[in-house]
Amino acid sequence: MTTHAISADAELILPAPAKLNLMLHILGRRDDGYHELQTLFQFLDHGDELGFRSREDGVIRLHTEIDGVPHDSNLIVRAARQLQRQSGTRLGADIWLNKRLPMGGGIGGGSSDAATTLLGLDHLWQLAWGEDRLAALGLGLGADVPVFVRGRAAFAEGVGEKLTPVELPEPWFLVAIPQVLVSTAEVFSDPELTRDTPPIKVRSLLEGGGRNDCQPVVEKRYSAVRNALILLNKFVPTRLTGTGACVFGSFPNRDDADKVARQLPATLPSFVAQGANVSMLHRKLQELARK
Ligand SMILES: C[C@](O)(CO)[C@H](O)COP(=O)(O)OP(=O)(O)OC[C@H]1O[C@@H](n2ccc(N)nc2=O)[C@H](O)[C@@H]1O
Ligand SMILES: Nc1ncnc2c1ncn2[C@@H]1O[C@H](COP(=O)(O)OP(=O)(O)OP(=O)(O)O)[C@@H](O)[C@H]1O
Repeated sequence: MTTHAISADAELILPAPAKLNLMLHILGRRDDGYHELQTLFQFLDHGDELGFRSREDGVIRLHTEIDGVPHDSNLIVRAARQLQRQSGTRLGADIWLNKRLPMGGGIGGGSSDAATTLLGLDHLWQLAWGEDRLAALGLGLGADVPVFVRGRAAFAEGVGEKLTPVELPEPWFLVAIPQVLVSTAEVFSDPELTRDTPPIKVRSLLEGGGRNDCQPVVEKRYSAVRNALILLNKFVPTRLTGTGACVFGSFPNRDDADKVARQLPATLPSFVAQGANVSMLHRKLQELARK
């Protein structure tokens, strides 16, 4: 993966935080192949960073390459072009990316980059579209984009777009990154996937409980994920986020999480970050609004 610093030409620098799915139940499959879910999203104070500069000539240009993702397929470019087209603005943008989040990790890197692009350009192009329209546009880019646009920890239903904000404890998380790319589409098309978990009420979830219905399928298909779960479970109850590959456990403080991180082998990279009910993107935007 190529990582570039953000150019000093950027007018606006914003974070694109990771998320965790603290649980994920699959209730059924819709006619279009997408799955009805119940999931609990919380943000992490760790993520990518994007820099933006407005252009008068209407060109959208992402200056950072991501290995394996062509410029025009990057969710950042797709988000920027859709907002440009739908808003009718004549402005374009130069965009820089500091990529820290693993791709295909189940911590939402691509979706978060897209949401930060929508909110960043809405601000820079002075569109005043607001979160409702940006979230609706974002849903067309990926099921996880709306929660990043809203920036509030949430219980999500539907395909992830029906969001009920929730207040959760904000522990420290150790997130381990098995070195394998998990295909979300493959996991959702596995015949062995549990697709009939009964719906539960958000209240019973907040009292604890829940699981990740994708975990058995991912553990079976990807030995690197299976091994990471076995290893981490020796220290802390560990679960898969989204469709993986990342797995996580929670701790009351940073020191305890760091101690376990230091005991992991070099073949299993990890990071430690605090959970957040308001995403760092939204905290930064609130700060800008106060200036
Ligand atoms: C599993 C989660 O990470 C939970 O947060 C997300 O729902 C996945 O979100 P995402 O990566 O943005 O997924 P998308 O790019 O929208 O979909 C990737 C593929 O996953 C499958 N998919 C995704 C979401 C969903 N609710 N049902 C599905 O069946 C579809 O086959 C789809 O083609
Ligand atoms: N800006 C981007 N950052 C990361 N991936 C991108 C980006 N743009 C397009 N992609 C593509 O999207 C795929 C999924 O990336 P992403 O990092 O969002 O996965 P993920 O963490 O599994 O997401 P989720 O938790 O939403 O399932 C990548 O493998 C890549 O091909």
